[in-house]
Amino acid sequence: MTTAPGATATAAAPAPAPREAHAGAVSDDAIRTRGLTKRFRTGQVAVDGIDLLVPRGAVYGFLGPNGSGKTTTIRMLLGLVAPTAGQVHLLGAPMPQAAARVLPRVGALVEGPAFQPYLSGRANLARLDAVDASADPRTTRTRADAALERVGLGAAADKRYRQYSLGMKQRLGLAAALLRPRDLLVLDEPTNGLDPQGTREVRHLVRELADAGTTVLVSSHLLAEIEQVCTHIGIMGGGRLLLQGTRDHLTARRGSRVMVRTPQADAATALAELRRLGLADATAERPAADGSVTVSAALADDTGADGDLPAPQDVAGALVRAGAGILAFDVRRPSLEQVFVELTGEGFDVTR
Ligand SMILES: Nc1ncnc2c1ncn2[C@@H]1O[C@H](COP(=O)(O)OP(=O)(O)OP(=O)(O)O)[C@@H](O)[C@H]1O
Repeated sequence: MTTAPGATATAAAPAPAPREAHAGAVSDDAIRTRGLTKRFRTGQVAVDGIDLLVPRGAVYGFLGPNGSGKTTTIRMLLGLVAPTAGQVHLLGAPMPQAAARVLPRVGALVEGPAFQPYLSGRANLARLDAVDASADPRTTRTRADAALERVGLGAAADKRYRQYSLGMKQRLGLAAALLRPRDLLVLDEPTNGLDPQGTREVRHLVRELADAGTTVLVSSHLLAEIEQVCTHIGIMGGGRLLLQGTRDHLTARRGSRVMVRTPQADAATALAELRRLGLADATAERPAADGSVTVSAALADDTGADGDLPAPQDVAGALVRAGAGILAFDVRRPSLEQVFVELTGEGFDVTR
């Protein structure tokens, strides 16, 4: 695991470029692809016409089972693999044409050539720093030490890379991506090989970087691991982008149900009111031991479209106005895993 050479600052890179100022929607997005496709020589279509949209400031969870095309997509974003078809814009500029200008502003952690095994973590970072034409060699040590501290490798700075555990190697890759301030970070499976503590630390780091204004795309095949830290989610399956949007939207509507507990005497009123509101599948459960009845209804159809269905707070208001007593009110949201399974009919496993 290491940073992609092309994705970190290189000798070819000029001084940091000003923010791109192109007209149109493209300039507002950190990453935008159109019809991005990769067909390998084996004939396999690893990535199949995807339109990725990562707004600036987002933490975009790029999720999908093993083999779904995440790494291939990321390699195309960074210009490490040539697409068979489609376009990539990074920070508003077309790739690979603008690579020399844009890539110094992009930090990346992707699978790639290894660090030097006989050099220490610090020396490896210094080596990477040295090829960055815009980095002042007098402050290399400070930058390397700050990056090592940031990923919790301060105490292991002088250990040789070959003596690092998998998790430590992963952390060093992250440190390399953080050697200088970035507008965009692309992290491919950053929690690979990390223990639960390390995974928490990566989440914390991602949140910190995002708070400081960096856009982050982070891939994982483990939904639960990064779900909590993301503002946006894209789910890959079989080379296709199955779903994309803000996390809240994806789980707020698709498959969410409003659950209302009413006194038994009010159950019929509540049920009628939910149906009047357009919640056609409203049903009432049997009365509980305490005499209350739970009435529930889906807040979206099974495609996730909410059409003109009311928001939860409007449902509560309408029930009160209709005279139905409310003992408890809840909106059950599905987990992302449930959304994924519902969408694909399969688990989060290797399918090809
Ligand atoms: N160089 C290559 N030549 C041929 N096929 C490849 C090549 N690289 C990847 N593939 C295939 O493309 C598909 C997508 O692989 P990719 O590594 O992009 O998936 P991924 O979602 O990143 O998986 P993981 O979570 O396991 O890293 C897989 O079926 C893989 O076998």
